[in-house]
Amino acid sequence: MRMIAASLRGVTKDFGAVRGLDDVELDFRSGEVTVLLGLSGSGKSTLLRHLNGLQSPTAGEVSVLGSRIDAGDGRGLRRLRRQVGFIFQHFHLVESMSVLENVCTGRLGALRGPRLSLMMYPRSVRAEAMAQLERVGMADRAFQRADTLSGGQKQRVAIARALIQRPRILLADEPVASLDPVSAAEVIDLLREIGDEQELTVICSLHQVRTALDFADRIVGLQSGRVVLDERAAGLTADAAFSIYDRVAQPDSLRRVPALAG
Ligand SMILES: Nc1ncnc2c1ncn2[C@@H]1O[C@H](COP(=O)(O)OP(=O)(O)OP(=O)(O)O)[C@@H](O)[C@H]1O
Repeated sequence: MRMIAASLRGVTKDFGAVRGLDDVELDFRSGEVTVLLGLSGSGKSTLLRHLNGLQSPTAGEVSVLGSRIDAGDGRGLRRLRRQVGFIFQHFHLVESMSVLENVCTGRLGALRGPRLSLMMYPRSVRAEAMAQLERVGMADRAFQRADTLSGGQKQRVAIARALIQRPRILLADEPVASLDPVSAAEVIDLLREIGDEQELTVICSLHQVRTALDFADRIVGLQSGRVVLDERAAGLTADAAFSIYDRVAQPDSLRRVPALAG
C-alpha cells in the first residue's frame, strides 16, 4: 500500500468573486504520476500552487508529506518547500547566468546567505549540479548562458534545478506547453524516467490529452475548480478523457462565489 504524499481536504479557493477551486478532495499517493487536465481557467495551476504553499485555501486543508502546508509557520513552510520541486511552462531560469549556476540556485533554500557567483557555492553543490546536468543530458552546456539554449534544453536545466533540491514531490505546471512536439515528448519521457528512478510523486498539468494518457498513472480532470474525473490512466479511453472538455459550457461560465453572484 503506497503512502499518501499530499492531500487536499475540502479545498476551496476564492479570488474575489471567482472560485478557483471548489471543494476539492484529493489524495496523491507516493511515487505516482498524476496528470491534471482541464480547460484554461479550470484550476490546475491553482491546485499546484496550493501543494507548495504558494497559495493558501479560503477553506479546507492541504497536507504535504504529513504536515499542513497551509497552516505552518514560515520556517516549517520553507522546510516543506525544499521537498517539493516546481517546474514551470516558461522555465523561470535566470537568463544571464550559466546553466550550472542556474542549477545551483535550486540549493539556495538549504544554504545560508546570498551566493553572488558560481564560485560562492560549495564545491559539493557544484559537483551535484553537474551530476544533475549529466542526468538530464545537459552537462556539455554547463558553462553556457541560459539565454543561449532552446526551450527544450531550458526545461531540462529547470528539471535539473528542481532535482538538486532532492525533492520527494515534483510539481510541473504545463511543462511542455512552450515546446515543439519532439522536445515536448523528450521532456515528458525524461520526467517519467526520473519519476520512476527516484520514486517521486509527480503532479503535472498538461493540455495534451494523449500524452497525458501515456505519461500518467492517474488522470484528474478539473472543470471550473471541481474534480469531475479521477481515473487510472490505463483504464481510460481518449474519448472519456476528452469528455471533460465537452461538458464545459462557455468560457464566461466561470463559477461565481454564490454570495456574490449577480
Ligand atoms: N491570482 C489570481 N487572481 C484572480 N483570479 C485568479 C488568480 N489565479 C487564478 N485565478 C482564477 O482562478 C481560476 C483558475 O485559474 P488557474 O490559473 O488555476 O487555471 P488553469 O487551469 O491553470 O488555467 P491554464 O490552463 O490557462 O493555466 C481562473 O478563473 C483564474 O482566472
